[in-house]
Amino acid sequence: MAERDVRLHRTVEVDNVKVTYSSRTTSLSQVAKRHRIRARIGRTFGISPTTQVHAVKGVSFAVHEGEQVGIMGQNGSGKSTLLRIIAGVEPPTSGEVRSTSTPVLLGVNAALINSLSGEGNIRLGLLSLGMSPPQVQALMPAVADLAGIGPALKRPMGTYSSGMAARLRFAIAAAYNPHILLIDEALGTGDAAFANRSQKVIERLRESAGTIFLVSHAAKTVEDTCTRAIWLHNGEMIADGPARETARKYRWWAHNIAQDKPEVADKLLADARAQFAAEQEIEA
Ligand SMILES: Nc1ncnc2c1ncn2[C@@H]1O[C@H](COP(=O)(O)OP(=O)(O)OP(=O)(O)O)[C@@H](O)[C@H]1O
Repeated sequence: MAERDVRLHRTVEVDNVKVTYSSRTTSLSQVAKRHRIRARIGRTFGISPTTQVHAVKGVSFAVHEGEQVGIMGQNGSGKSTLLRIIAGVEPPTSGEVRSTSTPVLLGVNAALINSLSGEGNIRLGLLSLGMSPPQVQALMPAVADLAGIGPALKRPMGTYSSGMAARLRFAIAAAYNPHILLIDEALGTGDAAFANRSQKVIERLRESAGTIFLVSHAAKTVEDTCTRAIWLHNGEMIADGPARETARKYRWWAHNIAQDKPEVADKLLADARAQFAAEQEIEA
């Protein structure tokens, strides 16, 4: 029954999303062959050539109400980029994300202003998330309390340390109770006391959110807390399925990489990729 409900309500559709960044490089071998002469001349004059990074390479999937989706993959595999695209904080190079309500990336969405005080930014952040002025007024003390930055709340945000600013953003997003919640574990939010308090808030949000995405380096966390998992590798989807089965596949691959057994790891990656392609074909 729960399975059928999940299938009925699509909350997020990611449709052939590609993200390409241009970045400066000091290595000529990373520059496309046809541009190498120009790059060499530029380098002689102290100008670094540019290279293209394909962070996400045509990723598509749909997520439903009630699903908790873990996104796993090694460093640089595109997890955080994909999450930012789903949150709408940056546009994809091509492709599209459709969602039934605003997905909130915990601690990142609120566009804050440095010259405004912390308090002013809470007000602005909550209004920009669609709350009414009376709702903002009612929530203000709780958000201020969660941010836990004391008298600094009256000072311009531009004077905050990066940890204080992160706490403010986190507290604003947490007050919103988003229906589609995105959590990137890499975005640590400060000292141990705050981590403890924020963990409790995350638990509460997890209980009330309809759909959750969690980016984690720890496959065990994904296995324990998610219903579904996606394995990204170099911007490409390698597997998408039940959390336990998919996380185990990824862990076994990562274990072989750590054990310096690249041939075994390559075979596991190829097998997972082939199985995913076959599943996609059946679905199509
Ligand atoms: N703004 C940017 N400009 C250039 N390259 C970028 C930018 N942001 C990300 N990248 C590159 O895109 C690729 C994917 O990065 P991303 O941060 O999404 O990976 P990740 O899987 O979240 O990594 P990690 O586990 O280390 O956090 C990497 O090669 C990264 O260097």
